[in-house]
Amino acid sequence: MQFEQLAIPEVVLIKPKRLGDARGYFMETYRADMFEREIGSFSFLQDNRSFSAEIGTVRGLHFQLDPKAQGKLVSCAAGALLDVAVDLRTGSPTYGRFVSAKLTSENGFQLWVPAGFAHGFCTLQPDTVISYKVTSYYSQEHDRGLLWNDPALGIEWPVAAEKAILSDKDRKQPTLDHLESAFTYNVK
Ligand SMILES: Cc1cn([C@H]2C[C@H](O)[C@@H](COP(=O)(O)OP(=O)(O)O[C@H]3O[C@H](C)C(=O)[C@H](O)[C@H]3O)O2)c(=O)[nH]c1=O
Repeated sequence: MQFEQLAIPEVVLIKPKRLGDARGYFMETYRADMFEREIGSFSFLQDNRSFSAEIGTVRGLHFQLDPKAQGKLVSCAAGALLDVAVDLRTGSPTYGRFVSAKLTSENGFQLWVPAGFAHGFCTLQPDTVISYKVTSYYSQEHDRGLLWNDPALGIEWPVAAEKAILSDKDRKQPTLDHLESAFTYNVK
């Protein structure tokens, strides 16, 4: 299992080892010892799965406020998606910047998105299933969002705004300049 820090080093791309044989393949997709060594000690309280039927479905950008902020370990169980994380930690040298990774059921790659980041994705194939573990329970009261295609973020989504499939909620999320300060950056 390889752990690769992205341009925002707290966001980590995890590449499980694929062991192939005549039947197909086997992957260890999570090892607490390796995760703790490479990223830190977290307990995952909830597993989520969502199915998106169409290419160009965008879910996000979402986050939960403290004390229900969530770290997310994201993978693609079917199809393919572009996964995106945006740094929302006030005082961070990368505040407002994003990193992204292509997660597919074929590559088995995972993205670790820490608390303090907004998370979202766009499907790249029909019938895409995203599967993710989170470190805090869902709390509608603490659920917040950021407008997926806020020009200030500069995210080059693989779908045009007029073709994207979004929830009504996500069409109306605030832009970064209208976002209340949600998280603070703790210098290590
Ligand atoms: C997230 C969540 C939602 N729900 C309920 C609330 C709604 O009745 C329904 C759909 O929720 P929502 O439209 O917020 O689902 P997504 O648009 O897929 O939201 C997710 O998308 C992005 C990618 C994320 O990172 C978050 O985990 C999450 O916000 O499921 C629950 O019951 N539990 C939950 O943990």
